[in-house]
Amino acid sequence: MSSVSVSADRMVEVYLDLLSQPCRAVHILLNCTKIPHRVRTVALRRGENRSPDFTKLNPMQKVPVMVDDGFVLTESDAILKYLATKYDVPEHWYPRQPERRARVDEYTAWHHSNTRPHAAKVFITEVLLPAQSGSSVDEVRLIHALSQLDDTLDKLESMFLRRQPFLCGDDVTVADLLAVCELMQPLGGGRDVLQARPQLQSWRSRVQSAVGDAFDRAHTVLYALRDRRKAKL
Ligand SMILES: N[C@@H](CCC(=O)N[C@@H](CS)C(=O)NCC(=O)O)C(=O)O
Repeated sequence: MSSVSVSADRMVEVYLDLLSQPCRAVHILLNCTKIPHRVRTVALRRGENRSPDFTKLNPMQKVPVMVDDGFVLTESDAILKYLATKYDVPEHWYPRQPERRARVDEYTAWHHSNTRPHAAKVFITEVLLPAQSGSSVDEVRLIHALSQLDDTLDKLESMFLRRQPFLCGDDVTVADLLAVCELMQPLGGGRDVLQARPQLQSWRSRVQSAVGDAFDRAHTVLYALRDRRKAKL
């Protein structure tokens, strides 16, 4: 595990691999809200998440993990909401008003069995499994994954973005971060899953503008993967 320091005495520590979608969501929130933090990189491709030290921190052996003054927290959803509640960040990230907050919770509950697995499956099928096994892409599995993702994209458009610019209302929230990072993941294999989706593309641009350069900073590793793969073709 390596560390990247950001000056401050007491700061939040986050254990991340930026090739991981939920890690990027946490990274973006920390950077665009300027919460003092230190990133400790856990390279999943080198199995650092299975090291004894990391396993002590998170027996699930998954990233992200956050440590704040001895308080250890796993699960990106919980981490994002904790950070937005504990630190002095603009209220729109995780509104206090009960109905507005419930809208964020509504999306994030849905996210973990829809956007997350369906976008991840496209990346796993097209990039991860072929890289690990050395075999070519399983086209049948890919077509199935793309069709499941299509259904999720339809619902994002027709339900969450039906009458509003962001998933949970008029301003960006932690829900948009979780969603956008998942939907960016297949780009690692050169696939923009929003290519034929102008409504979702506009939403992605709004999220990108709302978070500024924190977006590209979090996605640098993914862009590099895409470019390396393109260069090999
Ligand atoms: N529900 C968790 C998912 C965490 C997760 O699956 N992390 C993956 C990377 S995206 C991981 O650490 N995988 C390592 C492994 O399973 O060996 C969250 O949102 O934080």
